[in-house]
Amino acid sequence: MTDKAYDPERDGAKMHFKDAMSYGDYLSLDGLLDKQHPISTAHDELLFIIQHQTSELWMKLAIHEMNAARNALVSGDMSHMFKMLARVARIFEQLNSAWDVLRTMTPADYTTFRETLGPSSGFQSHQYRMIEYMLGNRNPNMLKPHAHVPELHAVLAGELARPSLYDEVVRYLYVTIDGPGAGVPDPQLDTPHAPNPDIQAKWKRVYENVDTYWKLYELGEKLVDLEDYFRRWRFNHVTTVERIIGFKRGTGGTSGVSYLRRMLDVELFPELWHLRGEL
Ligand code: HEM
Ligand SMILES: N[C@@H](CC(=O)c1ccccc1NC=O)C(=O)O
Repeated sequence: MTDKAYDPERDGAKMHFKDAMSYGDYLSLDGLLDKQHPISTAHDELLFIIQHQTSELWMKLAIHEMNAARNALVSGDMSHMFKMLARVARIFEQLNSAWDVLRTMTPADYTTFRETLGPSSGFQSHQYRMIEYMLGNRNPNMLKPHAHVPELHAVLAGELARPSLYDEVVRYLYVTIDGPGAGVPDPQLDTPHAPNPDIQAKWKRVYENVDTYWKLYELGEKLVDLEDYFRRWRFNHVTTVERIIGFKRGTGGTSGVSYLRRMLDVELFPELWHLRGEL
């Protein structure tokens, strides 16, 4: 070792961790960095795995934030709720930027290992389904791919048994406008949220009287923002998929791009979008 090399230890940096918690210990990096197992020898398979694993980590955080946001809303803590919803939108923005890395993979690169994926597909992502369920896009048929893992199935089914984040927002909307005796619409527990003209009329009132209903107005715009980012994720996905596999059938068995295009039509908070044409 040369004397010239700067040694941060002299400035107090801790360099020995035999008996203390290090960065890697705290973050469980041993376990994390040991979990990438390409099946083929294809160069791009590691990119594919890391892209999905990092997406799943961000989804884990999104679910954590959305759960806390829903709890904050139920207990009337709007400031914290707004903060968490804003973070969820940012997480989606993060997921959106990540497509730029995956897009560097060409069809030729992907076909070198696509067969090794077997019937596995993002279609079976339980965290993605949880996000959809929490936001109110609830198709119980999407539970089926999880029947072979009873604990996961139970968590998703449990979500379908409670009001979605949007159901709670609608409850808050009605109670804020009409008071505690408000005739709140029933939560749409295990069916995708269908547009409800009555809910739209309530939101319209908010958007036409923003000073009176500022908090609700802010909430409505936060949700539109969130759905905007979510739609961008779907669009980036389908465009990347078309770029890489064209119109081939998906490994998950769906029609592929046609299925994903159909999903572009899903509206999470339809009333908030529809009312805009009425203002
Ligand atoms: C080479 C890149 C990718 C290709 C070719 C691809 C292809 C597809 C296809 C064809 C489907 C339809 C289901 C099927 O039949 O398989 C699908 C669904 C899905 N993929 Fe990907 N995908 C890619 C990357 C990703 C990434 C990076 C994620 C991030 C986690 C992802 C998450 C999903 C999810 C969540 C679904 C279900 C969507 C829904 O049901 O609305 N995919 N993908
Ligand atoms: N459905 C894709 C395969 C795929 O993308 C995939 C396979 C395993 C794990 C995650 C995947 N990502 C998204 O669907 C395909 O048809 O090529």
